[in-house]
Amino acid sequence: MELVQDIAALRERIARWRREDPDGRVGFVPTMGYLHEGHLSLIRRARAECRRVVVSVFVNPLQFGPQEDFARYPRDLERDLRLAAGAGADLLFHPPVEAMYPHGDPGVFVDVGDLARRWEGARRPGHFRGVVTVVTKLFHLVQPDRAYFGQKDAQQAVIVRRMVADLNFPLEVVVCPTVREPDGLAMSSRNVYLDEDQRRAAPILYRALQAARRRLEAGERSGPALVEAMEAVLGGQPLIDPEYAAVVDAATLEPLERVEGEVLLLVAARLGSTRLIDNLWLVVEGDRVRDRWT
Ligand SMILES: Nc1ncnc2c1ncn2[C@@H]1O[C@H](COP(=O)(O)OP(=O)(O)OP(=O)(O)O)[C@@H](O)[C@H]1O
Ligand SMILES: CC(C)(CO)[C@@H](O)C(=O)[O-]
Ligand code: BAL
Repeated sequence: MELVQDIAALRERIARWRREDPDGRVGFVPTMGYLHEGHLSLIRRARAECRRVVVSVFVNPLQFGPQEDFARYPRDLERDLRLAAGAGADLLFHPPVEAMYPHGDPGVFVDVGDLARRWEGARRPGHFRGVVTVVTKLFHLVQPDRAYFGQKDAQQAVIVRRMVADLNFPLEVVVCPTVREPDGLAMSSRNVYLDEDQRRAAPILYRALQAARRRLEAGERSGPALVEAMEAVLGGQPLIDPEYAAVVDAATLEPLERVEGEVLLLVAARLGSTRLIDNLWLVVEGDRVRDRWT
């Protein structure tokens, strides 16, 4: 696996791949690094489906608010190189901030409409504008045939898929299921911020989602009743400060009164100064309930 930090060198390498094998698929896994099994599952999936696999590691300042954790976000390039290579990546792109934003903040952004109004977008103003702007830049640089995103950041996946459709990017977005710790906690680079007690409490997010899923499987179709079920679980743990629990349409992200079709169960909570999110992305058809991504 090759480390590339320079934009011109990245373009050159990808152009060469395209010349050598015009029909070979290029797969792309964008990340902020500090890789874990969740990221590696995306890289392995890309490896299985594509001729070439590019992973980017870039902690994008544009998607962090002024009070957020950009400065302390965990970074370990040596480890990332080892793990990405082990999972089958061909190239790791790790540009310096100045290469991506030579003029400081970009003068032109990609903007997100109503899909950014609620949930993560409401708590992190400007976050999704930063995400789609950097993802657009990365898509232009890598020109992948397939890009791999994790279900864990479900609102992000919905927004990127919509951006690709609305702005006619010639690529396919593949959503990969959330990889969890044995106790159910969704893997996240931010889990390293948790102290011992918080780490023990953290799986409650997943337990709240499971409680709602059980109600769904038992026939409950009221959105508010499922939200109540999640809130009841989240509210029972003093170390957890719940931010939202929601049952939404997976295309519009609007809350649902009645649950049917493709739906997202979303939770977000603070543990001390750490924010964690989790979700279930389900298809509800009659009395059947199944996971959307496998
Ligand atoms: N547990 C997971 N399972 C599957 N995919 C994941 C998981 N965690 C992250 N991803 C995906 O990996 C990609 C890169 O995410 P990112 O680098 O932000 O990692 P992260 O662990 O989610 O970090 P953060 O703590 O900032 O949320 C995204 O598409 C994200 O959805
Ligand atoms: C997609 C992404 C790499 C853009 O910076 C980031 O939001 C992430 O890691 O999910
Ligand atoms: N995992 C999504 C990127 C972020 O939280 O900033």
